[in-house]
Amino acid sequence: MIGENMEQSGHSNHVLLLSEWQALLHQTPPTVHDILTGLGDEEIRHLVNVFYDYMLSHHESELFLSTEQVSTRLSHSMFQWLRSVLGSARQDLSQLLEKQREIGIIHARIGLPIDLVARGARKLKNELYQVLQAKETIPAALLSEIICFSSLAMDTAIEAMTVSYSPTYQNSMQAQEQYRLLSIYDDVNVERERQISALTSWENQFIYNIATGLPAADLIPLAKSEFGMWFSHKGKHLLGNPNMLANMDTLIKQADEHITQALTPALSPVAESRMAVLQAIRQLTGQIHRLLASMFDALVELENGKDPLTQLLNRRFIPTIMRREISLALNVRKPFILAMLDIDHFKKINDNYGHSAGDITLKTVATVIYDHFRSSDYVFRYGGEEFMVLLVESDLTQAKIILEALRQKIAALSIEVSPTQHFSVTVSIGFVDFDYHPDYKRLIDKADRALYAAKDHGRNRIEAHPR
Ligand SMILES: Nc1nc2c(ncn2[C@@H]2O[C@H](COP(=O)(O)OP(=O)(O)OP(=O)(O)O)[C@@H](O)[C@H]2O)c(=O)[nH]1
Repeated sequence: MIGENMEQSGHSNHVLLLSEWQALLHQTPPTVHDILTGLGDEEIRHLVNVFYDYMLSHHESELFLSTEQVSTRLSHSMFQWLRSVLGSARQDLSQLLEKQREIGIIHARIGLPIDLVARGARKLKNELYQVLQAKETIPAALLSEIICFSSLAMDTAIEAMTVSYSPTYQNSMQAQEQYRLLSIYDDVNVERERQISALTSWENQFIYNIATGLPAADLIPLAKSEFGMWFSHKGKHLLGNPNMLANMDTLIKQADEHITQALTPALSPVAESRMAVLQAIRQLTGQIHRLLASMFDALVELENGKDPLTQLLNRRFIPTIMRREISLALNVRKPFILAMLDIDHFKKINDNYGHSAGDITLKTVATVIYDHFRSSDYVFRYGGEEFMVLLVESDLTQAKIILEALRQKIAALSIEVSPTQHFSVTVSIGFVDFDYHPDYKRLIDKADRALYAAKDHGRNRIEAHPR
């Protein structure tokens, strides 16, 4: 549903930007387009160079633009971007806007802060104006038309990037936040038991006080109890469902209102009213217990970072972890290795031995993979029978030895799916070393291509992506 809404709003944004860009083209005299499309390669290259020199002089943007990348791919992309936006009168506008959307998605994926995009655009515009002003043959009125058009065209392109950036960025930030919280609460079940027991002990104390006629003033409101304090400071951030959170707030408030009543001197000595309060609180705490259980269940099911079958990391966390490792690798200039593993002919296992035998195979292979790597490496379940491993601070020579050893270890396994049935499996592995490009998706695609080469070359083998 959310996805659908996002798609709809993406579509209406596209329509709006398309019509406004078309209107801008029509209202601009053709000479403006002639001059802008006629800018020489040298002039565009000059703009690209000024832009990158400026961006590289800031530490925060330097991380995204390592020098090797700039000199090769990214400068080329920026060159194309300027040509296409300034020359938009000669372009397919719908395709051009689609391209901006893709750029926005890449920016979000690599975690490029949006203010850096705006800063870069400002620098580019400023330099472009100077290049144009230096052309003495352009009359002042025409110059102002050119500046106006190029500025609005760039703004429209950047707006189109930002539209796609926002939802993508929000999604990845949400996963990042969940991951951070999960690493604080590495054992959600322990936290669950602790809070159930905190709530129960508050309830017991309350019943004891009421039943033994102790002064009502000794009662601690639920909101101020250990459970209440935990809920308002930590639980609310950990247990993210807004409806459930609001329900919990209401129940705690209702419980405390009953306690305030019990504290009223006119009511507290009367045994009947004390019993009424006791019943009301018991009923409310019953509801709080049930709600707390559902909140923790939802957390375990939906927000657990682990894949339920294999206990490996869920692929949802790939963007967060890849971004972090890329930033570390760029800082320390040490590459990492990305490997994709796929069980060969896995479908046959399901077909010959049944789906639960397939599940046992997946679990067994996942455990072997997990145990094979260092605790600093990351092992994800990438898809059905596909796994992804990130070996931190490793190079191709080391990876080759480690991955070959893993291949052999898996091929030597005897997988027992019943006392009478056992068989062996093999895996194909593709791997690649980090190429200092900030977009992790490119790296995953390369590792995937290497995996398919390993499959093509006969399976049960490892294959590095060619440099
Ligand atoms: N038992 C089980 N099977 C799964 C699971 N996830 C995916 N699969 C199955 O994995 C099979 C994957 O088959 P394919 O993609 O054709 O690949 P393959 O048979 O391994 O062949 P190659 O990869 O080409 O060597 C499909 O039949 C899926 O139904 C799962 O969690 N449990």
